[in-house]
Amino acid sequence: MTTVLISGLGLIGSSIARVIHRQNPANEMIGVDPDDDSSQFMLQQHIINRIDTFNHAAQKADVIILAGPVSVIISQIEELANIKLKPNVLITDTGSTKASVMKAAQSLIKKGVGFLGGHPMAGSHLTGSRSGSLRLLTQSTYFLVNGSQTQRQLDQFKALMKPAKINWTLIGAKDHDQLVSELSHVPHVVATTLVNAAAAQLQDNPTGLSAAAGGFKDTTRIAAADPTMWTAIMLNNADAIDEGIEAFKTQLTKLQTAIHNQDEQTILRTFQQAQAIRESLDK
Ligand SMILES: NC(=O)C1=CN([C@@H]2O[C@H](COP(=O)(O)OP(=O)(O)OC[C@H]3O[C@@H](n4cnc5c(N)ncnc54)[C@H](O)[C@@H]3O)[C@@H](O)[C@H]2O)C=CC1
Ligand SMILES: O=C(O)C(=O)Cc1ccc(O)cc1
Repeated sequence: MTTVLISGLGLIGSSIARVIHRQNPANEMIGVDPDDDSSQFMLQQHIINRIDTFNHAAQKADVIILAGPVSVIISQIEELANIKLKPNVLITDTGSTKASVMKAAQSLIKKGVGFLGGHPMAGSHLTGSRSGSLRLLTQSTYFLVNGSQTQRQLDQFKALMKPAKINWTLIGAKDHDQLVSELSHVPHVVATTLVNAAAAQLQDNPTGLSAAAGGFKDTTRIAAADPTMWTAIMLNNADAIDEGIEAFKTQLTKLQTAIHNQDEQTILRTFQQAQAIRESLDK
């Protein structure tokens, strides 16, 4: 039996809690979350055994999973560096950025505490424990960044997550942040900007956004995600996102110029290239 502390019982933390509870219902699950609704729901579902304060629960845990916004993960790592923890405790996180988390984790690593960076590449724009599920992370890619974890602690975490049949992928923090900037963070900026730009352009149009078909909704679904979580992501991966936005602007300007110049060949080639790439993702 393992005592697991999950700090942040939102979409991701609650889904991980469901997986670990499924792996062994005898695991002692302690939850920490200022959102009472998310905590109470997990208690009612009998997935979490009890709710506690972060400081108190941290001292009892064998495994600590930090699943709040990245800004909260970083401040909780700093807090953990000043708490008397169990000697073999493993601390891991689910944050969408890794370089700043791993930098903060140096305080734990220097003290010989086992820390493993983590980031599940599954989720949605929804928040809170009611939106989580046992299957949310099933067969997804889950990035791991080596910290100070022992092989035994790594095996322990993978064993706890076994019901999710995860595709574990080891990566360096910088490579991770560049990759997810392109795959997730810049797309979030683009979807958000598209929504705000369309709303501004159509503000005096009586029909406006209400006429939007599937294309607009599919392209912008992620803009409905939690602003607090995404602000923390932007602040913690600013350089890679900045670079990604520049590259996006270059491509956007090329297409804008082709449209402006009635350059049919370039427009067609641009769409053909994207079509082939996008179709290959679903094969
Ligand atoms: N939404 C997604 O699809 C994915 C999110 N992530 C990352 O996982 C983390 C959690 O994201 P979600 O579960 O989606 O967000 P969420 O908003 O559903 O859950 C975050 C939870 O953290 C709680 N929280 C805030 N301050 C706290 C504190 N001081 N102590 C304990 N809990 C606190 C909130 O009340 C909330 O319940 C974030 O770092 C995010 O970047 C990673 C992969 C996918
Ligand atoms: O909503 C979606 O489809 C997502 O892509 C969710 C998501 C959000 C943040 C991450 O770090 C990883 C995945």
